[in-house]
Amino acid sequence: MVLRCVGRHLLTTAHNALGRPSRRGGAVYGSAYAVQQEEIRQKLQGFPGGSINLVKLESGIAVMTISNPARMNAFSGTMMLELQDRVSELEEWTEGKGLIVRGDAATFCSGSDLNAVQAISDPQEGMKMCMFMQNALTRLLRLPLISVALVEGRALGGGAELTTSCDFRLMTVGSEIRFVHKHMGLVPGWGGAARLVRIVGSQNALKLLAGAQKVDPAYGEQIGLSDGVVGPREGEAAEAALGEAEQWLSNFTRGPASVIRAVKKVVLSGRELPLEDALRTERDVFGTVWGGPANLDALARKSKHK
Ligand SMILES: CC[C@@H](C(=O)O)C(=O)SCCNC(=O)CCNC(=O)[C@H](O)C(C)(C)COP(=O)(O)OP(=O)(O)OC[C@H]1O[C@@H](n2cnc3c(N)ncnc32)[C@H](O)[C@@H]1OP(=O)(O)O
Repeated sequence: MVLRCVGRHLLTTAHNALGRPSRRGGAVYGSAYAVQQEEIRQKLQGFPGGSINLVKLESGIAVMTISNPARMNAFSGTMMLELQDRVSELEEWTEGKGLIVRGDAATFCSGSDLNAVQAISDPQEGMKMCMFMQNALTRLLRLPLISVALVEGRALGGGAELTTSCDFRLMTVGSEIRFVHKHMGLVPGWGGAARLVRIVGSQNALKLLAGAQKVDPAYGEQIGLSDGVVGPREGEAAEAALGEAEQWLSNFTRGPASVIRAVKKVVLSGRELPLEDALRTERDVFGTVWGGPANLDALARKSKHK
C-alpha cells in the first residue's frame, strides 16, 4: 500500500521497524517487523478476492498469474498474502531458472483493490501494508531466477510497481505502464519508486511519477523500462504473447540451473551491494560452480576438440 502523508512519529516507527535491511536475498524488514507482519496478515485476510496462480514448467521457467479479472487484476488483501506464499514456494524451487509474471484476461494489474484502500484509511495500517508488499516484492526480485514481467493491457499504480520487481519487462502492442499514484494524492508504497530510479534513472523516474506519464512500448524501450515488444500480432490469440515471452526468456535460461541461478546471484550482488561485498559474494558463488558438474562437463567436451 502507500505511505500517506506521515508525521515524524510514523517515519520514526517505520525506521525502528526497519532494523538492519538484509543485504542478502530475502525480506527487507528485520525481525522487529515480525509482530506487525502477523497483524497485517490478519487484516489482509479480511479483503478476499482473486488469486495468484503459479505453474512451474519442465523448462525451469515458472509462470505467475495475477488473477482478479472482474477488477482488472487489482490486488485484494488475500492476493497479497498469496503473493508472499508463491514467492516462498519459488524460493524453495531449486531447479528453477526463470519466472514470467503476467496478468489474467489480457491485462496486467491495476494496483491495490480500491475497496481495500478505502477501508484502510489509518496511516499506520497503510504503512504496515506498505512494508508487507515491499517485503514480498523485494523477495520476488531477489529470487535466484531470471524474471520478466509480461505487460499486456494496463499496469497501473501498484501494478506498475509490480513490473519493477522483475529483472526485465516485455510489453505487448497497445499496452501501458503508468504510475498513477499522483492522481490519487499518493506516492508509490510497494518499493516501486526505489526500484524505478535504479531502472530508468532519477530524471526519468521523476517524470514518470510527477507526470503520471503513460509508458507505451516505444517510450518504455526509449527510457529502458521495457526490454522488448511481444505478440499477439494481427489475428493471433492473446496467448501468443506468453509463448513469445517464454521464447525470449529461454535465451537466458538455457543451460544448467546451477549456472543460471549463480549468474542471477552475482548480478544481484553487483546491483545491491557495495563493491567489496559484491566481490566477496562473487568469489563465494564462483566457488559453488568452479569444478562443479557443469564446469567439468564443459572441460571434458573442450578436451575432445583437440
Ligand atoms: C501502492 C499503490 C496502490 C495503493 O495506493 O495502495 C495502488 O495501486 S492504488 C490503485 C491504483 N490503480 C488505479 O487507480 C486504477 C483504477 N482503475 C482504473 O483506472 C480503471 O478501472 C482502468 C484500470 C483504467 C480500467 O478502466 P475501464 O477499462 O474503463 O474498466 P473499469 O474502470 O470499468 O474497470 C472494470 C472493473 O474493474 C474495477 N477496477 C479496476 N481497477 C480497480 C482497482 N484498482 N480496484 C478495484 N476495482 C478496480 C472497476 O471498478 C470495474 O468494476 P465494476 O465497476 O464493478 O465493473
